[in-house]
Amino acid sequence: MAALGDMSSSGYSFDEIQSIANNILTFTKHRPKVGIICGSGLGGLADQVDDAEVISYDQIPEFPVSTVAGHAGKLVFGYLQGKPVVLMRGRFHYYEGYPMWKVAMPVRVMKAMGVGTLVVTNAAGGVNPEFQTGDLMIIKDHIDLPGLTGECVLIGRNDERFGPRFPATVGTYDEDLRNLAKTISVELGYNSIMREGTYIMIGGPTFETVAESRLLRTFGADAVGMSTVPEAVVAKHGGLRVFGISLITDMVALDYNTTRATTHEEVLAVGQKRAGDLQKIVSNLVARMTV
Ligand SMILES: O=P(O)(O)O[C@H]1O[C@H](CO)[C@@H](O)[C@H]1O
Ligand code: HPA
Repeated sequence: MAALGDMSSSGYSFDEIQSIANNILTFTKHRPKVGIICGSGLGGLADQVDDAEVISYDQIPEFPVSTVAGHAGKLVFGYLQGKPVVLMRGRFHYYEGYPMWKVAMPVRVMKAMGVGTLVVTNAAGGVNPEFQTGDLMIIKDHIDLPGLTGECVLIGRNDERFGPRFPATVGTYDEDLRNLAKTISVELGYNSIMREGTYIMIGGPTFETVAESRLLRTFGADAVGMSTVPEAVVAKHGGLRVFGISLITDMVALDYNTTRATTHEEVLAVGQKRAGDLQKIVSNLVARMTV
C-alpha cells in the first residue's frame, strides 16, 4: 500500500483515461480534432459552434465541477468554422483545491477522444508595463512557477503511453500556429492590441502584491494568471500541438502609488467587453489550421 503522501500513483491510469473518453463519446456523434479550453468569461466562443451537442460536467463522473464564476462547467461538441471541435466551457484551477494532475486531466481525455491540437485561452493580468487592458497576447512561452517549485503537473509515476518521463518543454507553443495567428490579427486590423509574450502561472487564488508583481516582471513575465500552464505541459507531453492566447483583463500594480486592486468581477467585466476580439482570432485560426 502507498505510504501517506506517496504521490507515485497520482492521476488516472492510461486505461482509465481511455474509458472516460469512450464514455463521453457515447453522448455525442461528433469526433473532435481540436480542443479549446475557455478562460474566465471567455466561454462565448461556444455560441459559434454549429450542430452543438452539450454535455454537462456532472454527467461525467470523473470530471470535477467548475466552482469559479465565468466557468460554466460544460463540454460543447460540434463544428467551429467547419472543424470538429470540443470546447471546455469551464476549466479547473489548482486553487479550487484540485490536485495539479486533475486540473489538466481533461487534456488527456481530449487526446484520447482524437484531439491533435489544443487551443488554450485565459484572462490574465498585464505585467509588461507596455501592455494595456483589453490587449490580446499570443503565448510564446510560459513560466511554470508551481512546476519550478515542486508542483509540476507531471509529478507521479510516468506511463510512457502518455509521454516521456523527462519531456522537453521548449517549443510548447507551436510556431506555425503563432505565425498564423499573427497574420490573422494583421488582416483583422488588430495590430494595435495584439502582443506576444510570456505567461507566468501563479497558484492563486490571491492576486499579486506589488512586490510579487515586480518579481514576476524581473522573471521575464509579460502576463500572469492562475491556469493554462498545466494544460499546456500535459498537452506537450502527449505530443499535441498547442496554441495559447491571453486577454489582458487588468494591469498588475507595479508601484505603491496605485490604489486600485484587481478583482475577479473586473476580470469578468473586461472579458465580457473584449472577449469578441479573442473569439475572432481563435475562430479564424481554427478555420485556417490543418487538423
Ligand atoms: O485563467 P482563467 O481560467 O482565464 O482565469 C483567470 O481569472 C481568474 C482570476 O480572476 C483566475 O482563475 C485566473 O487564472
Ligand atoms: N493576476 C492573476 N491572475 C489573473 C489576473 C491577475 O492580475 N487577471 C486575470 N487573472
